[in-house]
Amino acid sequence: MKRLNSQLQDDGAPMELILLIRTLLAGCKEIAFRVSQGALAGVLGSTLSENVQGETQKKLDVISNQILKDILKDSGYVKAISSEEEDDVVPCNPDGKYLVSFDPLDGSSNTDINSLIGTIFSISHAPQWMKPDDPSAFLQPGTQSVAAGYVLYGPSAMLAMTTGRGTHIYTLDKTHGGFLLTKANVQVPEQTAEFAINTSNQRHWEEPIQNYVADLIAGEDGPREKDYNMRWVAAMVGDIHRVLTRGGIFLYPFDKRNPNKPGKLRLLYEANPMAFLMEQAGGLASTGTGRIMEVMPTEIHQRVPVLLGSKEEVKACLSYY
Ligand SMILES: O=P(O)(O)OC[C@H]1O[C@](O)(COP(=O)(O)O)[C@@H](O)[C@@H]1O
Ligand SMILES: [Mg+2]
Ligand SMILES: [Mg+2]
Repeated sequence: MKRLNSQLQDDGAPMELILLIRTLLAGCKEIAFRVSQGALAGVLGSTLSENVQGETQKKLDVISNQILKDILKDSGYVKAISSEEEDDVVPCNPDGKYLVSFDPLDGSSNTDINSLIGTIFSISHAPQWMKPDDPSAFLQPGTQSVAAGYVLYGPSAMLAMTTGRGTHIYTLDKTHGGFLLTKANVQVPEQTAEFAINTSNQRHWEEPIQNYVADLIAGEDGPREKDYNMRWVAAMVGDIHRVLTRGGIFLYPFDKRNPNKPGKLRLLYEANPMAFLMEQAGGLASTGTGRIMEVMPTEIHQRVPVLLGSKEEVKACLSYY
């Protein structure tokens, strides 16, 4: 089976980017180990602190963030980091060539029930003019990313990644510690009969999503004239992995509750990397009013509505706007 290194080389990734990705993934392997030790290592449960978004941090949020921060800072390849679990940008090597944004542990509420969780990341070039503690270089659209992906800590630890030449899926071979290519050039089926949305938020959705989901639920008797099934992992990383694997549509739409939080998911380290993976696999990724990857961020923890997955289904959803 092909190793990650040779796939990255075949995709034309520069050596320094390959070394950075390998460093980041060394951190993810460490997280995979800690996750798998679970209660034995005392890593389950919550801390007493909150992150900048007002969410109580799980022990694994803090541990995963620290592992990635330490390994990336030490590597020398990175000028600065932005993380879900860090209020501000974390300065690294002033001569580092790359910026890394990450959600160290996505789906934190799943940690204590031994369900799917993962790490999501995005990498872009660091401008030379940028000071390492300057957040402005992170405020660029997702189209500027040079690589993005996630590691899913599930029954197998799996990596989905793109450097802009297709989306590939790898499986961590724990016998020798390497990620091996198990699905090259993933293609998301264009049609689907599966959707993912947290329906407990229904009363807060905007009208197009109300109408769209009502029509999906109406099934064969409604205007879509087919029955749909629903899935919700409560970890974006798990839901997106399913969509990449067998198609579907994933929605975390605009939410009327708080105008400052138009949706739950964060642009830099959740929406953009997943949009990049999805587009490279032939799917679509939209906010409802435009392409996610073209949104110009105004702050590092900015939230956006997310509608992504199978091309024809996303188009159908957008026709309700
Ligand atoms: O089920 P809910 O509470 O609506 O939210 C689930 C969503 O929240 C998230 O867990 C947010 O990510 P974090 O766990 O990194 O904060 C997404 O992964 C997931 O899609
Ligand atoms: Mg998350
Ligand atoms: Mg998280």
